[in-house]
Amino acid sequence: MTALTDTPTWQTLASLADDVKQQHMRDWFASDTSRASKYQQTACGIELDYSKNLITDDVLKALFTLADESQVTQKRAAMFKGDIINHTEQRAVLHTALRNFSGEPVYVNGQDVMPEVLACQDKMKDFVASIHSGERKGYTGKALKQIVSIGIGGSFLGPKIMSEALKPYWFDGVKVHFVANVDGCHIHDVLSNLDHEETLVVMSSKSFSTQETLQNTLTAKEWFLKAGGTQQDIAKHFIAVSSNIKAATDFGMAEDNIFPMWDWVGGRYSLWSAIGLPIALTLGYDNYRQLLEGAFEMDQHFQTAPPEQNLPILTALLGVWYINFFGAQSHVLLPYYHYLRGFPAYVQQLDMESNGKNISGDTTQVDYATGPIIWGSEGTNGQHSFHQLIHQGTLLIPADFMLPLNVPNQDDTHHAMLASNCFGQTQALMQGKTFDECYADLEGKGLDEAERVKLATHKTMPGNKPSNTLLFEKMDPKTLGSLVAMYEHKVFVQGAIWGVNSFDQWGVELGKELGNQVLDKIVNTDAPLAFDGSTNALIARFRQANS
Ligand SMILES: O=P(O)(O)OC[C@H]1O[C@H](O)[C@H](O)[C@@H](O)[C@@H]1O
Repeated sequence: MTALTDTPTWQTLASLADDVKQQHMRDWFASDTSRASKYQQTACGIELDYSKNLITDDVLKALFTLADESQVTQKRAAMFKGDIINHTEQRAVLHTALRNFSGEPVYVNGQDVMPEVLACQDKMKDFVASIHSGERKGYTGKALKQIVSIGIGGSFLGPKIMSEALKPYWFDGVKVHFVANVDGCHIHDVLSNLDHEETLVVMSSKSFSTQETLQNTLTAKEWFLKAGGTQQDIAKHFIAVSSNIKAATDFGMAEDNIFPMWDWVGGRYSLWSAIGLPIALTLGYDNYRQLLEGAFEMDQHFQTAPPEQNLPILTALLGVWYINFFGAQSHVLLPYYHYLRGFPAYVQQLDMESNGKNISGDTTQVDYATGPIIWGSEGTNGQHSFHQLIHQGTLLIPADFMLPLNVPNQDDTHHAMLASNCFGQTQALMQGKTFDECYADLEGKGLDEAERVKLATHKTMPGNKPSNTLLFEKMDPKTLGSLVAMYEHKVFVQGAIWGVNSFDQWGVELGKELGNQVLDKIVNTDAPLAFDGSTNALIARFRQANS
């Protein structure tokens, strides 16, 4: 098989990139008044303007060919039908089954998983209703109004960030607190303000073996017992979400208090499973279901829309274009909506844990770049800090700007300013400011010629910096579900093109393993140290400080 970088399509793209680098988007907009309408697509409540990208029709055509030759369509079908595409862990990849409202079965190894999925959703619905109505009570008869959600990675980011993003939809009457870090400051801060009699702990761990989550749950249990609860009362105050039922019952969870999940749901795709229970507790089950429905709608769009109209495919190909042909190493996400401020951190795990890989197929070391660094934060804040580097630094950083057209508690002045900043930034990135414009601005400012040239040189903005703009009518649960699924599928398409396994995470696993080995040496202070010199010295220093 021809290596990806040796294919004629890859070569064509490389030569198109050389051409495009000599051109400026400013001129394209000036010469083609239809550019904005030509390069925009709407689906599932998401309006994507991708006209401010370094693309031409020829570039898009070659990118679609690349997707075609990489068998994106076939790989997509394999995922949706439950094939074992996570080939290093021998697992299907079926987060899409968790939001499958088609009524169709989904088979894993010949067994339809949908009955179990639907049963779990019913259990979640009943559970949320029993908490919200106050029917389910703590051991002293108080309603459970404080929920402590303990989990890390995908068992934390999805629940926390999606709950935060949907603040206008929160159920009034319960408060959900999220704890992830094993740093004791986090759990102690949260628990210190709570009344144990009205606290419910939701422990979320797919594997039920993650050190941080186990320890935080033990700490919460100790706190509960110390505050007056007994071992018997635990069942009323502690529940778990896990695919490892045995480990959860061994830990002391009552079997009835365990919500199942399955090994075919990856951690970073798990918010659609019972790992999303804290979201449902925050919003009410009906709103949580809307989130799932939005994702389902995007699943259908992804499977049926032609590539030219397909949001995940388009955004994925634009990413590949910059990563592989322009040397872009990062991608910035800029939600212009305060409640969506955690979204970059969510996509960071989704993308970097999925496509942070260097092996293609079975054993081939890739000779091209794969997943980018994902970063970003809410607008307009970033404009007053890191945007400078995007405007005038030497790195090319493609950006996704996001803006809801309507926001809750709408104050027109604030919202108009927010929108104008968002649009103004995309404009500045695209058009830049030429030396001549800067030079002209400095006329009559009392500068001598050398000073004027110097200042105009420093003020010159190259422009030609690519961005997508995503608009939403409003950021409701359904649109958010579609947005998350859009990024999931974008990451999938990129992984398919690069040939990597987007669904394992061996680097993270190694970190967990080594962390436990080091912990053993920290706890057993007399144990001989046989790691590398640096690690030994660090452990010794820690032992000394804590002796
Ligand atoms: O849910 P758990 O089994 O506790 O795993 C929590 C997290 O662990 C690791 O960091 C994985 O890389 C994540 O994908 C996962 O979400």
